[in-house]
Amino acid sequence: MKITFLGGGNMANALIGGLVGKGFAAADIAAVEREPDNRAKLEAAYGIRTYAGPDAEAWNCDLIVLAVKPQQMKEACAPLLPHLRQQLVVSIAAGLRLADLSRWLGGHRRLVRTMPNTPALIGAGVTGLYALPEVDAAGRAAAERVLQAVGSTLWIADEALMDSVTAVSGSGPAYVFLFIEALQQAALDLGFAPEQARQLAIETTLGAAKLAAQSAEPASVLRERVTSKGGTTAAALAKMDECGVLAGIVAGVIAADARGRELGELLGKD
Ligand SMILES: NC(=O)C1=CN([C@@H]2O[C@H](COP(=O)(O)OP(=O)(O)OC[C@H]3O[C@@H](n4cnc5c(N)ncnc54)[C@H](O)[C@@H]3O)[C@@H](O)[C@H]2O)C=CC1
Ligand SMILES: O=C(O)[C@@H]1CCC=N1
Repeated sequence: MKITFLGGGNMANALIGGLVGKGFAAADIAAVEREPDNRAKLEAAYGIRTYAGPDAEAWNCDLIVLAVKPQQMKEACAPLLPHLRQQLVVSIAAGLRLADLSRWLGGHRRLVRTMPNTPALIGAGVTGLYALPEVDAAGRAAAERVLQAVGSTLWIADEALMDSVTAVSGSGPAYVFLFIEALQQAALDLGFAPEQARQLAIETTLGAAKLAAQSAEPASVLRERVTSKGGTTAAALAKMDECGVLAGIVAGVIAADARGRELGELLGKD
């Protein structure tokens, strides 16, 4: 399967890195990227072909991944139109609805909307996928194969829920990084050296996530097991509750979901 990326920024790097790491042939991957520095990085890091603009040869592929910012998509798609045949088009753009993308692509309907996340770079991503009814089983399998190369996947039956996938897992790594930053900051404040603070914060996050993944019990039970009555964890959780940490996280995710819908509506006016 030959894959061409439109846009070679952060997320394309994560996906291409994951694909090459999984053994996809670099010769079968290309990227159309307008920034010379980004092209040089992609070539050096993964040995893939790059193009400065929409070269006809670039679109001689089976699957196109649209990886520009949602606000750049309409303009970036225009030069692609004359080269669209039966390629499967997979968008990773937040907010952008397939009805609008299809309109911008001259009515093309072999479209899959996906939402991966940056741990894809190390093969630990999670991606929600939604396909138009016109995408057959082989098309769905092809999209799934690409995203499964960089982590786990799940099909979403209702496109409206793709904004919620974006809010939970697309943006999710940022919430976890923020948590790591906070834990590390607290460790520094308590007198640890930076390397020790980093080790304590990261290994704790990693260990707890692995335990939650491997355990049959819900996270709430695992949390209770750490929390001795009258102990240190109880003191921490009471203070965090007083600061509105849990409510803040839930409200933040809901704000991300609302922003995705808003973005979709704004893009739909174009
Ligand atoms: N960063 C993240 O964690 C995630 C991002 N996404 C989605 O991925 C998409 C890309 O996001 P990022 O990689 O973060 O953005 P980015 O800005 O790092 O990458 C976009 C790239 O596209 C290039 N580009 C823009 N217009 C172009 C054109 N007309 N022709 C060729 N190249 C062009 C830019 O030079 C840039 O390198 C967005 O739609 C975003 O919603 C999805 C999941 C997670
Ligand atoms: O912040 C954003 O809009 C993109 C989508 C999910 C992660 N980054």
